[in-house]
Amino acid sequence: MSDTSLAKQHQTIKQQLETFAHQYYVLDEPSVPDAEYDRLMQALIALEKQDPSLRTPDSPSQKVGGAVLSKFETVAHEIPMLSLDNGFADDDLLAFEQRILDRLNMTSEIEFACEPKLDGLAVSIMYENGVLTRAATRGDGQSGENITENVKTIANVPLRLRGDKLPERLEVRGEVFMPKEGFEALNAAQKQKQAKTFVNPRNAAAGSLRQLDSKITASRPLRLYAYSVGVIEGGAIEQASTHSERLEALAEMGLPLCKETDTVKGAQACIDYFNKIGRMRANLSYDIDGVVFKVNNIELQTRLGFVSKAPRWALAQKFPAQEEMTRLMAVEFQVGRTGAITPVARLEPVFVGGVTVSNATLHNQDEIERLGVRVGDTVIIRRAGDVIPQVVSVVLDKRPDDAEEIVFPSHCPICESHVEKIASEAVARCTGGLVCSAQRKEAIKHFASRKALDIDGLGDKLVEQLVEQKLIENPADLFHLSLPQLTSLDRFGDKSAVNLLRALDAAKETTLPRFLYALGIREVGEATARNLALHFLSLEEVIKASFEALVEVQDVGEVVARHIFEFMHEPSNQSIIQKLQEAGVHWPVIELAPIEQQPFAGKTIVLTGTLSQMGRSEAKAKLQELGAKVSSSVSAKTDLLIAGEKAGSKLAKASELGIETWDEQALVDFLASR
Ligand SMILES: NC(=O)c1ccc[n+]([C@@H]2O[C@H](COP(=O)([O-])OP(=O)(O)OC[C@H]3O[C@@H](n4cnc5c(N)ncnc54)[C@H](O)[C@@H]3O)[C@@H](O)[C@H]2O)c1
Ligand SMILES: [Zn+2]
Repeated sequence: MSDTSLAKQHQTIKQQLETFAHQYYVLDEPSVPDAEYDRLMQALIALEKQDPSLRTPDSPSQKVGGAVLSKFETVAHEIPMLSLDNGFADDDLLAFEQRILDRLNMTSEIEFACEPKLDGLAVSIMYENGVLTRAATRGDGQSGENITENVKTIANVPLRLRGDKLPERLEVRGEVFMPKEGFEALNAAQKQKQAKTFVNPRNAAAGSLRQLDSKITASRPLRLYAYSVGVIEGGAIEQASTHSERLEALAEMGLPLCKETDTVKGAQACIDYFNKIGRMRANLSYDIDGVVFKVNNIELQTRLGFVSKAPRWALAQKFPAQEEMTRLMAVEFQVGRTGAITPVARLEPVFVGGVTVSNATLHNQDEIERLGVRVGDTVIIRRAGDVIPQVVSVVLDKRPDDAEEIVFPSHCPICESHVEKIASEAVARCTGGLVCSAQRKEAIKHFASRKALDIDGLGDKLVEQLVEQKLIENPADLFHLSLPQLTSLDRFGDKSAVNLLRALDAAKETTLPRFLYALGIREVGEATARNLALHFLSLEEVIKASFEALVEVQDVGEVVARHIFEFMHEPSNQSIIQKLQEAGVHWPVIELAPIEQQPFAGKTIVLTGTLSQMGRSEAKAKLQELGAKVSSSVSAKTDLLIAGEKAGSKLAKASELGIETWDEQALVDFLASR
């Protein structure tokens, strides 16, 4: 390659690295994964090896990444805060040890301190006579930002050191990071508030620490692990001859250290340690992106010294990336067992987190909007441990002109029933509960269950078998099963078949509440089904009911009303309901006693405590049949409280308000007297 084309390439990569570094260190908002940044950096270093004249002092390979924001006061570091050389393969570690041995003219094994490489940001904390006086970010290595007030808010940072022989001045260096659990909680809270979420724990930590308002920092779950020292003047720590002794001295003074550190001899033991931490990685409470190996002996460290931006005595060995870039080729919509429609990203296969990933969930429409993602986009995929791969962000710079908006389907991709999306719920659902093959098995199991049509002998396993053998597609088909069809099933004898047909016949005679419950309308449980039946008295009226009329029904809120309305207005469901009636499913007409025979007409009754002679829902139903409105909380509008065993605050409130109260026996006697 000619010199000019090398220089051109170098220039291009350099500019890219500078842009990415600015986004990462200054804005705390990286646009590409670390792996991409690391690859570019390695490419830059390779070019500089070919032509050393390209290795100018302003090359990214020679500078500590980062900058000092002018919104903070600047702090000059007395001892520069450097970066670390990176290694990616076992050979890099072996070469690292060899370089050290050569330079020191030694042959014996070197002792290394081994430390997980925490994925947060470096801080310098100055203690003067044991008191925390100043804290700063690494910045460009020469000077950083004064973040004293923010660091003081971190829960495990001591404001005063412990012990008696304290140094006059001690600069502690360490990593501020956000534990995984805190990160998940913070992002969940941010989502709830519709505020910006963070791409990963490192960004969350950086964004939280570099706040002008330290109250915000205080509210974030940050932690510190100390991992080295800068300035040391006086104190017992001054006598330490190894890095690990220094860390022990820090711990004695009350500084928090990472528990998983170790010291080992020789590069092979380092490789073993690296593999061990790699296996632990997913289960650690904090994010790491590698292991840092440091020559343990301080005198040897001093003899080895530094290159432009990193010490010769340390190496950061990186783990395979957990974040990678790839292209979103298409979005497919999957229908779950309950009708939930989930968008799934089809990706150009990419190796991330130790496996090849070609699908990732996009969760729901809100998530698609939050990401602003389109088909054709380059996206960042994160796969940490066994957690399912996530799309964490879009690389907008790489969006092609023909990127297509993702359109959520208005109809179910499986059964073509219309899709329901309630504003208060994130999930969109297929409304074809009775016809959708994705929901078929669950719908029929529910239909046959004890509190629904109670079809004796039709258990979950049998439903699955019948559906898989294509003998039934929906609940109505159950009533057309024949003896030969049933006996053709595996391990299903004549006797069982006859019994099942008998049970099906018996189940045709049901009640309206059971039938409504059996339809499996979302969030319509037994109680709601009963309320619907008592309110409308006939199935036709429920089907015809407007949304407003549904909200009138006791205990039916807007969400449930919406579910019922959407279900009843889906033609495919109506057709199954009709088929069920044609097959002979029927119920007695509900006759409410005339109003003058409804002793509780217009009365509001509250049930509380444990009832021993009847279930709560049974009692409620009986009261409703007698005209009562059954409410769940006691107020001035309550006419009667029925208190079972262990009635608590509601009973107290009722007596305070002077509300008439019955015990369970009084209710039982009253019902018996009618
Ligand atoms: N995605 C992007 O656009 C982008 C841009 C710039 C940099 N980066 C990433 O940043 C990293 C390189 O930058 P860097 O110089 O900040 O870090 P580095 O990888 O050179 O390592 C030095 C840093 O490691 C940290 N560290 C964690 N545990 C440590 C320990 N036990 N001992 C000593 N140091 C420890 C400290 O913060 C220290 O400053 C790379 O991972 C790179 O991919 C990404
Ligand atoms: Zn469907």
